[in-house]
Amino acid sequence: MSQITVTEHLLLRQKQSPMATGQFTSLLTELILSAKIISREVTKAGLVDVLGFTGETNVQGEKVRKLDEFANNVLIHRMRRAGVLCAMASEENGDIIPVEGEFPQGDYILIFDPLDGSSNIDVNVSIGTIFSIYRRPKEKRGDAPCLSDVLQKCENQVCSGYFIYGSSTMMVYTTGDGVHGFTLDPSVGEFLLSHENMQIPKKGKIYSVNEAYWNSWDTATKDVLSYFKSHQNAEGKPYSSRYIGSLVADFHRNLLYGGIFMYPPRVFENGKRQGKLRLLCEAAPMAMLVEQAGGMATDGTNRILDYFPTELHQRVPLFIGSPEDVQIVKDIYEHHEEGQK
Ligand SMILES: O=P(O)(O)OC[C@H]1O[C@](O)(COP(=O)(O)O)[C@@H](O)[C@@H]1O
Ligand SMILES: [Mg+2]
Ligand SMILES: [Mg+2]
Repeated sequence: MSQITVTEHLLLRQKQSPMATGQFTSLLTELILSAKIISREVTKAGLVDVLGFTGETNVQGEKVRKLDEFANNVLIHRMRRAGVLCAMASEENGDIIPVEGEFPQGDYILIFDPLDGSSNIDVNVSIGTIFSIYRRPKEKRGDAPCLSDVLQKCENQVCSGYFIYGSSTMMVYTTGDGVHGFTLDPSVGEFLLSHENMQIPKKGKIYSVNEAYWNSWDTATKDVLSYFKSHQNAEGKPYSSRYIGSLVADFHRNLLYGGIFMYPPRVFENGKRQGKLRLLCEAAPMAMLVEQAGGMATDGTNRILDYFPTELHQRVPLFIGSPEDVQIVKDIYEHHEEGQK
């Protein structure tokens, strides 16, 4: 295994960009420290008081778990002191989190899902932290940070990635120049390059979806599932089905093995058709990663990175993974739309 640390990797990138100020490297360095603190707590979750619920309900209407809160507090505390941010946004906080007071501000905006896969925390199944970074529009620098700084076209992300806390702790990130994976070596406390230039297979072996929602799906979505249940995968065999219930873990597996993760829209009694996953802190960062790895991410019709967010906690349907598999989904939705005209 290479001995290249993630810090060296970042510094090499900084050297390659003449305009670099070092702010970005400091931002990632602080984020990595936050993830190490979270990872330490995750690995001894049963021994310390981070299992179970806090008794609070978050802006998503979900009961907050102690580890959600711990991870959120660690990130806000550390990143506020990094001196490179003007604002943050978290899945767990209703509004944007301003960076003000005694700590210097910077030009970056950090959006994060502090703990992804919350339903798996107490049962020792892989979970993660997802992050997405934007730069503040030049003309806005110096003004008080506001929501419109955060609600940028998803394609404007300058960096995205995740940490996965599983059998090992890994960091996978992109700055728009390929996707690179690092594994935490606990004996030295360093993330070392283990997966350089990750590329997702063109066609996968696995489909990943929570089929328990079948009855709340529309006909097009049911046809998508029927397709993957009745067609051959990249090996000429039936597709296999895997669903961990942590977006980070399901995405990571498919990035390596090839396949498609789907969280289709559900149609509710009031006729409302809605996805579950959050555009800014889940879908958009994963979409930047998958495109950089040669894959695709769509809501069934639109490219996720083409979205202009209108709300901080906006939800979207998500189909993401190997390009040939995601294209199938787009074709089936398009066919249904044509049929409805
Ligand atoms: O239980 P469901 O409806 O299948 O949802 C699982 C999905 O919800 C999530 O847990 C939502 O993320 P959080 O855990 O960060 O709220 C995803 O990680 C996962 O893909
Ligand atoms: Mg999540
Ligand atoms: Mg979460």
